Amino acid sequence: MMDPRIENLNVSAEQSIITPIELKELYPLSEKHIETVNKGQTTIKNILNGSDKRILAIVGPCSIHDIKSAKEYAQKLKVLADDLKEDLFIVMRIYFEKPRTTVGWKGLINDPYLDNSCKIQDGLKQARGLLVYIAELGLPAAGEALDIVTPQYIQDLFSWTAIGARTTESQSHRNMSSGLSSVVGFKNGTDGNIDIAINAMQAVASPHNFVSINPEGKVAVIRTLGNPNTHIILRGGKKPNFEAEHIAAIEKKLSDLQIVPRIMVDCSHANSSKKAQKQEIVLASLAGQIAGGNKSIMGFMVESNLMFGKQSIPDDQSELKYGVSVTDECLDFESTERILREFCRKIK
Ligand SMILES: O=C[C@H](O)[C@H](O)COP(=O)(O)O
Ligand SMILES: C=C(OP(=O)(O)O)C(=O)O
Repeated sequence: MMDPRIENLNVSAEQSIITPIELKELYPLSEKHIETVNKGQTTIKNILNGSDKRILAIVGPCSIHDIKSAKEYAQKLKVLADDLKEDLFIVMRIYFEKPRTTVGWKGLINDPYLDNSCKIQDGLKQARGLLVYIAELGLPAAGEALDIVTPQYIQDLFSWTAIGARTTESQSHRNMSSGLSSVVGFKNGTDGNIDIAINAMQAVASPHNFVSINPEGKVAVIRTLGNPNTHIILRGGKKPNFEAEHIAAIEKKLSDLQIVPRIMVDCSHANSSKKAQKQEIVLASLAGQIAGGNKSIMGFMVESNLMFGKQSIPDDQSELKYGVSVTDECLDFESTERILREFCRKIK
């Protein structure tokens, strides 16, 4: 007999979860938290428009997989951020959602226990709890908005947002970005395509109307005003794209479109062939370009953790090494501090 079902053939379960407003009630914001985000968002807008001459530094783990080590990292980074604040505005990279080339662990929100149990509600709670802790330290946070619903739960705690190389061309991500309050950086495509990021910046500056959820968790039409605070992030493609010749080519492309060139360089990913130590070479090149008079480079990103390297997620969680990335290779904290200090010395 023919199966009479015509929908949900590939759905195994559906589970209601906490609403955005309920999660926010569990982790309410104090004046201090609001001040951290407000200052973070405003300073980054000022760096983008050139009224704050410092360089924006997005620094932190490739992904957050362990709240304890993320807190320890944040404490260390806050000390460094205060020390280098004359030259750098340091924002901690807090990536809870990982885009995968095929399959793999999709980040703390999706699978907080790293065992494929995918307890997403717990992941949202852990994520918001960590963001509140970091805001309490007075350290601004930077994240990738990958899922287009989860921003309702946590986006109020981010001072800067990235759209990743795999989603820069996606209309849903552009719609969402047009309503975000923070500056949004668009990565070039994984193949090195720059145009998709420039198209994204132009699309996001306009108002959009789309279906999402509201704070009560109800399906809603969201109408945005458009977000004029965007920039490109060069992350390399088939080849790196951080050298002066690449920067000059992007500057020309943006200027021809009457867009003031403001460029962030991701020292990791295809700019360092995913070899963490190569980030130092990229950062040194950026420092040289800035010291040589470049005015368009407004920021950089470095992937860094407590310890160097990366590890696969073991079946037995007791074998997880503390402070080591479970996604891309990261620099250890001491090397990170050294290359950031060197960068500041060179650009003075
Ligand atoms: O930043 C992390 C990774 O580069 C990205 O999530 C893709 O990872 P994958 O190619 O290992 O899936
Ligand atoms: C996935 C990331 O980068 P990209 O989108 O450039 O691959 C990332 O920064 O974690």
